[in-house]
Amino acid sequence: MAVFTVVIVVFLGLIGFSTALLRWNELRYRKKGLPPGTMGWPIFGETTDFLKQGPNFMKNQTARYGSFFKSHILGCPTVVSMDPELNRFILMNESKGLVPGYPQSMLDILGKCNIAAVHGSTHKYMRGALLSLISPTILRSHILPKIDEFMRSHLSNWQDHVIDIQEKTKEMAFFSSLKQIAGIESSSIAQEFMHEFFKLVLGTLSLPIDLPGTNYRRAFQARQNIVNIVARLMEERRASTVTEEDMLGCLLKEEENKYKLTDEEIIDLIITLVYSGYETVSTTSMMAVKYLHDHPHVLQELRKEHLAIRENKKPDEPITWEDYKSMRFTRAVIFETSRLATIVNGVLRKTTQEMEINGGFDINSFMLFTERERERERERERSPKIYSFCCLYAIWTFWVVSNGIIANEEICIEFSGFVIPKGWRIYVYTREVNYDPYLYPDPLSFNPWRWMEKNLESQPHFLIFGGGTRLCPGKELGIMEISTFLHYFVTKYRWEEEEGNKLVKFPRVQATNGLRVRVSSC
Ligand code: HEM
Repeated sequence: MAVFTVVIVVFLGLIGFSTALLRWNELRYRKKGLPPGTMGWPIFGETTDFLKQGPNFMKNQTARYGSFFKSHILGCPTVVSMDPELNRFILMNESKGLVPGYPQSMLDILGKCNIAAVHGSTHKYMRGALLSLISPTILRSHILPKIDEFMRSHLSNWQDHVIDIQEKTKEMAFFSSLKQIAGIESSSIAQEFMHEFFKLVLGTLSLPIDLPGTNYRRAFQARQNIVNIVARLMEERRASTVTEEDMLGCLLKEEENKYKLTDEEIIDLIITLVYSGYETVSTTSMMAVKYLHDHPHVLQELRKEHLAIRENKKPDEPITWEDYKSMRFTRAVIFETSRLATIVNGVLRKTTQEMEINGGFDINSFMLFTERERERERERERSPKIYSFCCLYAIWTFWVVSNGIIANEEICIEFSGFVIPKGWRIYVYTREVNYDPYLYPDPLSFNPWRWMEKNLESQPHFLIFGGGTRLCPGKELGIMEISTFLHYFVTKYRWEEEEGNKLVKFPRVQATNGLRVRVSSC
């Protein structure tokens, strides 16, 4: 009996303690004007729920609080924005104090001159320097021929082998960038660079624990080794009388180049170029192969487009700019792949000052926002399952309010303008937009034709490549790489998936044991 009493007392004590802790944490962040939402546990916030439940965490919070809510995830108080109009507003207003909010650990590993670490005029300058390396003229005259040559060699002799597409597309994204940057693809320097680069990538995705043996520490060492490799390449180039026609060559042409960068800036720009295009290009290519395998009628249409390009060419003739521009269906396949797989869940911003988030709205955005909320409200009313959830939620709300945990104004989902404190993160979560049936009818089907009918690419809600002043500068380069990869893959080969492939879609899209396919000649 005594043991039983002790267990009950400990149990009740734990409940009381947990409730007090949660309540204290909510009170800590209680401030008039903040969006509704919960902050979870001190320090950890709601990170575990977010990582465990993934997109469902976001859906549940939206059902409760609307598409603009507060939380505490990945170590920071964060406001999650899932509304397309608000998302655009946030991305368009960097100058009002909504700057990139990537974790400090990532910025440290990528370098202090990395494009995501700089703002204002420095960002404009670094972005200008980067854009000058991948302008449409350079893409056409220098980069497309390099990509074409690279893809031919990378995709040779895959027939009659089991190929891990995930591994091959990662190598492809990495070596293709290195060839464009410094003309190296299979030398020992390229291998050494790759070895260090893979460690650097792991570090940017790990917890910032600077202890021996951690991915974070290894990434710092890898960064230092990469800095040494690039510095060595620059020294060799300066000592040589030959000017190479690649990105490094352009950056070192001091007299002709409008953008004069220091060695440190050049090195960080090169790391930015390799890093930004690595996972995005490789994962989109891998997922395109997956969806094409699962949708033979799409593959047939894609193959038709590429065989028509090859029809008037000799077997080893490269694709031209005009060929690339004619790949309309391929472009649609790439967009549909990025949408359905959601390669990028969203982007992070942080506030440099306390700010009111409805201040800059035009009335149309505001009306769209409230109309969407009303529609969601109507949907909640229609769905009995959600209705019963709402009843439970109302009971919970009554309990919470009567205990004073959350102030009344936080629970009402009425939009009245929110105040975001200085230093808070804003997670511009674009994933849900990809599955919005109003924007993409039958959103879970893989239907590239939807991109051909209307010009969806120029719609304001199209944020697959970000938006505003940070719109992806590598968009055309990335599409060109994936298109060239698909060109040679579908015209040379057929493929069947092996058993045992497993894909996870959150927090990153990846094939946990690789995406193994058996390849045969066409
Ligand atoms: C399918 C391929 C790609 C996708 C889906 C993609 C997506 C994105 C997105 C969503 C952003 C916005 C980040 C933000 O707002 O914080 C971005 C920015 C960026 N991307 Fe890409 N990207 C792709 C390929 C590339 C490639 C090949 C490069 C190489 C040049 C590149 C370089 C960059 C850079 C440097 C930024 C930062 C721009 C800035 O801060 O001004 N991306 N990308």
